[in-house]
Amino acid sequence: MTYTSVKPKVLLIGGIEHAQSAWDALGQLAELVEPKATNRAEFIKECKDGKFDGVIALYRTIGSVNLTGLVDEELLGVLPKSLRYIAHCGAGYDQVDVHACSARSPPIRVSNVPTVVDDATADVNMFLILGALRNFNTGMNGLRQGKWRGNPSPPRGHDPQGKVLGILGMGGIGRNLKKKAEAFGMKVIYHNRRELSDEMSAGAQYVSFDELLSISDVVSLNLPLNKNTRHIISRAEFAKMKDGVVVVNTARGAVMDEAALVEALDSGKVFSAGLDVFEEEPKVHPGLLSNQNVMLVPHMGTWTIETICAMEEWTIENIRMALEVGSLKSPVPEQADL
Ligand SMILES: O=CC(=O)O
Repeated sequence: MTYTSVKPKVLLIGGIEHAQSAWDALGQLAELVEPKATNRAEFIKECKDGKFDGVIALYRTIGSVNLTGLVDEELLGVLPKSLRYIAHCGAGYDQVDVHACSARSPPIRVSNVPTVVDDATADVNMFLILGALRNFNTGMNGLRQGKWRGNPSPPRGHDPQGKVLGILGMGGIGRNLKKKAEAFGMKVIYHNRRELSDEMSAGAQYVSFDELLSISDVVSLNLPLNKNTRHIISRAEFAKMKDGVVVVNTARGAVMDEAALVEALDSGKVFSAGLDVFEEEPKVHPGLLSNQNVMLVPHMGTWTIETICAMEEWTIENIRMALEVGSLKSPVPEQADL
C-alpha cells in the first residue's frame, strides 16, 4: 500500500519580484497557489467557489491591495476557514485588519517586515529633509523648464546643521534616521508612547508630544498608521509648531491631515514639506501638487532591488516558519501575546 501526504497550500497574492528561488524552494513544503482574479469581486468569487480551500498561509504584498482591496472583515469572511497565517510583505500593515484577524477562532496570525526596510526608508526620509530644507524642488523644476533655478529663484533654504529634528515614532526607521540626521549635524529629539532605553535612544532626548511639536525645526513622522494615529497631525498640532517648520512623512499619508497641511503651507506656518506617502494614494492633494516648496516622492521608501529582495526573503521566511514550527518570525506587535 502507498501513502501520499497532502501538502498544505500557500496562497500568493501580489507576486514575487526578486526572491523567486526562495519562493520556489517553499514549494518543497507546500503547494503554492495563485488567484486568477483581476479585481476584488473576482477574488471573492474564487474564494467562495472554494478555489483556495486548504490554504493555511497567505503571502501578500502592499500592491496586492489593487487586486483584492483591504484585508477587512468582508475578505476575512470569504477566505478559507483553513487560513491561519497572513505574511504581509511590508513594514506598515494598515491594509490588514489585525483586530479582525485576532478575533477569528482560531485567530489568523499576521506578520510584517521590520528591520530590513529601515535603511532604504530612512535614506528617503533624509533626502526629503534635505530637499525640503533647501528648496530643491523649485530649483529642479525651474531647470527642467529652461528657467535655471526658476523665475523667480526660490528663497534661499536652510542648512540641517544645528537644527532640531523631532522624530515622532522612534521605531527601527526612526532610530536609523536619527543616526543619519546626526551625521548631518542635526540634534534629535523624539516622542513615543513609551520612553526607550538609553541603549535604544542612543542619546536622543525623550520629550512629550507637545514639546516635540513646539521645539522641532523639522518634524518627521515615523509612526505606524492605526486608529490611534490617524490624523495625529492636524490643525491643532500645526498651530503648536514653530513658524517656518519643515514637516516630513515617510510613514503613511493618513497619519497627517493633508488638507490641514496644505493650509499650513499656504499660510507660511510650514516652510516646506517632504512627502513619500499620501492620504489617498495614488491621488495627491492638488494643493500639494501646485506648491513648489513641497518635495513629493510617489511612495518609494523601499523602492530598491536590495531592499525589496530582502523584504521578500523575510516574508517567505515567515511562511516557512509558520509551516515548519507553527509560529511567525516577526508577528505584528498587536499579536505578540496571542
Ligand atoms: O511602505 C512601505 C512599507 O510599509 O514597507
